[in-house]
Amino acid sequence: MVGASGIDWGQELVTSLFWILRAFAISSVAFGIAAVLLARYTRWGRQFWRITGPYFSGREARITLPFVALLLLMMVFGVRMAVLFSYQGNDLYTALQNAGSALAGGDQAGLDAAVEAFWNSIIVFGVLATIHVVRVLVNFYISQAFDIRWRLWLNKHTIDHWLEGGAYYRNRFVDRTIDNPDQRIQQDITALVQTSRSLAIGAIGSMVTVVSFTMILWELSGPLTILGVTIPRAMMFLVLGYVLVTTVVAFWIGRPLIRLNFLNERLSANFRYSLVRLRDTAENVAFYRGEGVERRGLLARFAAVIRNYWNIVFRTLKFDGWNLTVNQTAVIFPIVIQAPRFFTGQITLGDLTQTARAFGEIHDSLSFFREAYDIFADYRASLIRLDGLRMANDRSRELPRLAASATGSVLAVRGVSVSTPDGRTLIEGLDLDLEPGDALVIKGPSGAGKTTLLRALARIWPFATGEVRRPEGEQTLFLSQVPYLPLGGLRAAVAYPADPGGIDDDRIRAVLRAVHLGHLAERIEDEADWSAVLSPGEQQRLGFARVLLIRPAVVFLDESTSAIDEGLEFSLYELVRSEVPDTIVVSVAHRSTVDQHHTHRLVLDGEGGWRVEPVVAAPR
Ligand SMILES: Nc1ncnc2c1ncn2[C@@H]1O[C@H](COP(=O)(O)OP(=O)(O)OP(=O)(O)O)[C@@H](O)[C@H]1O
Repeated sequence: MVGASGIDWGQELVTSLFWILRAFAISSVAFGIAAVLLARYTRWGRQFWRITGPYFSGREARITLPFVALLLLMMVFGVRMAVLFSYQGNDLYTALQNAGSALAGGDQAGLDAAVEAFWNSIIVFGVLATIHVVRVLVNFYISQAFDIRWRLWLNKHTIDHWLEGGAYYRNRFVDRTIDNPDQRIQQDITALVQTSRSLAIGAIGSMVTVVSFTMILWELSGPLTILGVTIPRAMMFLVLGYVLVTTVVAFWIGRPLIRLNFLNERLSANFRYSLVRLRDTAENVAFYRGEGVERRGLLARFAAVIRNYWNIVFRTLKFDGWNLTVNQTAVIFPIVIQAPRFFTGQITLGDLTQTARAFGEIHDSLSFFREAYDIFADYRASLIRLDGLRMANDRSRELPRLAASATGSVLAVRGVSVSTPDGRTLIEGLDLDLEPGDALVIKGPSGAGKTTLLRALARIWPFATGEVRRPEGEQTLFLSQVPYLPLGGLRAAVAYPADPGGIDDDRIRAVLRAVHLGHLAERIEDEADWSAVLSPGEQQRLGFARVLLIRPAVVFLDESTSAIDEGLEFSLYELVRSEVPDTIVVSVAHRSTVDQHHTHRLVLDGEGGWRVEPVVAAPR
């Protein structure tokens, strides 16, 4: 079954298969080379590689690369389908034109042949359309599966990188403070994955389309004489010249969008964060009746978003205005150029429509780069943010921290000096030795560096030197003034940071009762935002429950009884000292009633000086 376009539809399955394989092989090689060059020689390529390189080169590559190959294969398949549709269209319109001519000339045999050719082209269309629908759906599925797998990997990788070595906390000490890591992790990863795939496959697909349809256009184009100069195959050169010039102009117009999109994300995230912060501190604000201040702050942040957004609108008007004009002109351009050859009978109606289609395909494909520029602008902003987070993580891990070694059950501090970020010395050359059962209370005026000393011993404070020896992992527990309560069930909140799975429910209930939280004992299954539900005093009692449950070798208690009355404070400390008598207790407390539960007192003067003295038990 040979159509008017000269294509043999009976043979086409085999021909197309070979075409697809050849085009796939060539585009895979071209894709690989382009990827390596971009990753090496462009700034954004290097950023991309730092963020997600191991996904394409490490162990993951065994699955990732075949996946990429499959996406490329589907893309080549799609281009071939477009080529076949263009030939089918040519057959259809040529059959209609022939039917018209046969009717006008009274040629019955010609009419019969044209009608048969018409119905043949309709059958071909039916087959092509069915394959097309299946291909589009399968392609969608594969693309989404690819994205989901990549997102899973990148999300895990980025979260690990952020948490490792306390980077999520120590980021704040790196010069350029990283704003909104939540946005970077949640939003930018999704954007990076989806846009990388669509841009990469889109770009290579455009190139394959351009090459395929250039061959068709080459066959269909004729010479054109402009101002006495005859250009052979004019259509070809016209489309290339047209797209090149319009693309350069579009890049020039669209360039500021990169920075504007980056700003848009940052300003929106700042606005969102201020809303979240108001929600989290709602009670405090409500007590102060601070709605006026909050309202002004929120509206000012939103105004900044809108100011920047207007800039995006104006820039997009120019960018889209240019693109739309270029696209509209491109619709009529090939028909105007080819019409004289049709009128003189050099080409058929089918050739004319196929030319317009080929021109359109080439134009659209080359325009991909022009039109994707604002998407690319967004994409670059995501790359910059994710890479910025990674760099800040790495730099915060390089910040100094106290030297440390693990011990079984003692706490030894050697020559520890602590200062503030601006270099003010708080503690100079501290030496301490605490054995199981010892208890030390740290005293000193406000701002003397008591909490900062605990930060240094926890090895999260970068402005400290010296060495600490203490038990590892959960064997050393730090409790801040208001203990952190994770979202979720009460059981996990009591056991934090231990895994609640391994702890018997009865034990959890027993420790809750022991710290006077009996009313919560039956609610350990309940899920809630416990830090908003429990009073500060209840939260502090929950902290003590944690000590009884985890039974650490060393526990640091920073103002852990500041929200409870002295009677309860006495009973909680007594409980700790009797239930876990071997645990070394280090407390920070202003209240002198705490001292009696300790064996030693460390007094800081806030200017480097310190002294350790025994606590003399007062007669009870
Ligand atoms: N992140 C930080 N950036 C800059 N300075 C800080 C930071 N954290 C603490 N400081 C400063 O370090 C000094 C010691 O603070 P720290 O919180 O350790 O005092 P403290 O003795 O625990 O005080 P208080 O008894 O009031 O709780 C203070 O002057 C404080 O302003």
